[in-house]
Amino acid sequence: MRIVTSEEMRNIDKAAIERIGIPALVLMENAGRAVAEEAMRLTAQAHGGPAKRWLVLAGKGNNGADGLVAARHLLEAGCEVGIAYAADPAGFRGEAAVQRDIAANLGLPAVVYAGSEGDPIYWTRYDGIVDALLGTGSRGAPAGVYAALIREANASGLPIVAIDTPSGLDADTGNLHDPCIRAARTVALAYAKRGLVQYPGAGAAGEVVVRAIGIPARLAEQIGVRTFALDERTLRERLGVDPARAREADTHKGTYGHALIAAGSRPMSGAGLLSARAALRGGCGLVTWAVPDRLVEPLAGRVPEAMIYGLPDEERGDWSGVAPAALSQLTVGKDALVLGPGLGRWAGDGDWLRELLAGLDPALPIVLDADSLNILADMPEASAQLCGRRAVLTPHPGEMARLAGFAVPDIQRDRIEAARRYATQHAVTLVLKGARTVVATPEGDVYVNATGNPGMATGGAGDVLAGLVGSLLAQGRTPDQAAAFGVWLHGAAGDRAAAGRPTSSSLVAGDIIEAL
Ligand SMILES: NC(=O)C1=CN([C@@H]2O[C@H](COP(=O)(O)OP(=O)(O)OC[C@H]3O[C@@H](n4cnc5c(N)ncnc54)[C@H](OP(=O)(O)O)[C@@H]3O)[C@@H](O)[C@H]2O)[C@@H](O)CC1
Ligand SMILES: [K+]
Repeated sequence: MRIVTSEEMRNIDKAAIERIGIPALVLMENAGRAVAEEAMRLTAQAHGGPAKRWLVLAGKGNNGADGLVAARHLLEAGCEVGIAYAADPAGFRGEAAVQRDIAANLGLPAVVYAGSEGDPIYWTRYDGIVDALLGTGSRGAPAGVYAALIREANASGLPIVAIDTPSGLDADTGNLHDPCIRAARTVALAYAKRGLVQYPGAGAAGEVVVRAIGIPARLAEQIGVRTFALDERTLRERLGVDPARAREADTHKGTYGHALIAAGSRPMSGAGLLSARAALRGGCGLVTWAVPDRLVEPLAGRVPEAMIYGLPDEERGDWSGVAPAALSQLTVGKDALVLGPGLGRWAGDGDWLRELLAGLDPALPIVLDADSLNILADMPEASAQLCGRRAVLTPHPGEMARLAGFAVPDIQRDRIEAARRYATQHAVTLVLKGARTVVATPEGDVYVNATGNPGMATGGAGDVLAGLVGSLLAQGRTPDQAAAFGVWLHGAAGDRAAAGRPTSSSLVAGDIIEAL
């Protein structure tokens, strides 16, 4: 399923109407009917029976017109429906004027809301609200009467079903204007809008239901939409990955690759432990866990299924004493390298990383995580060494900000574009972690993950992901496949693990590994 910007949606609508010849009123009819169905379904689930009394808040554009169609279908279903216009309907044009007249001819009661100066709305007369104030044509913060209606609707405590986007949401980024509708359900028409799948917008949207309205599916591809929901269907149909991880019968451990996990130092040995265990659960045939020599003894036997290998460390117990050449030598015969979890920082680490990258077989796929990304951020010229290499970078927003040379809020303001920009400019696969993790490919495709939960905001969860992605690379997946599948599996395992606990708050990284 593709995810669109407002502009992409306008272009798709235009192509459907002008190129294919589907009348706008037909799309609108489908939209309004779908909204009425979803509104009744929501309240039936929540209250044991569909809400009978609905108030439709209608703006002056096509989003409002969709709302008027929904009002008509709710009426047909036996509901009492009122309309509150946010603008004088006498000034409506096009399809909105058509719907206004139909609603009036049906005798649907309507008021023109005029804010505190005008007649009040008696919210207690209703069981639910349809938000049809602003959709993809919205610009900036809701103005005047629109803002007042949104505030009152939120304060009413009634369940709100938003059409296409909650009014007040920046549909392209997921940022919220003040005020913004807090919906229980958002019925996205034809495609999810980007703002519905990125926080804080995803929080304001409530449950997002995407409903078809008669727009041919191929139009999104034809106009070049390159953002996708990362779900089982996308994995199968677009990325060529079997989410079930089925295996052929006639195989052996050599079939599934050998991952080298270079991770962990004295104060942070747990990071390596988690990565190595996650790599094993990720399904690769063999895992070698490389650590500074002095750690071998205390860590021996902690992951019995992995081979632990000590690299000479000048007796320091950290990576500052490990020669890059010794590590690159160890990669010979391995199918992927994970570098970073628990690596630490030290004087001269930039030269260390530069020398390591220069010494690696250019065909060896690598995962860079945690401190290896911080080292990279301090020597941007080294990122050129990654170009053309099969590399997956897995920054959290702080690491991403350092890598890209921006502040964290700049990254979070538009995570999809921040990730896409870095991945295309540096020709790497980039995983921008956080709620609704974003995976961007060197070609400019972006996948927004649908799995995961807040319980996964816990120490070590990132180390698990790095090991998992490395494991998938070792099994011969491309960087795009490994990153996207790894992110999806990681979130799905987190969801299974959370479901087995009294609260997701008690989730620890090891639980994610056990649920993989
Ligand atoms: N195209 C199609 O065929 C189909 C479209 N569909 C539906 O149409 C929706 C898009 O409709 P749309 O383009 O008419 O824009 P929409 O979001 O209703 O509002 C725009 C109006 O609001 C105003 N306005 C803007 N910002 C504002 C603000 N901050 N505060 C206050 N006012 C503000 C602005 O007026 P202006 O200020 O420019 O005079 C403008 O007139 C889409 O989400 C979907 O629901 C479906 O039916 C399928 C077929
Ligand atoms: K809306």
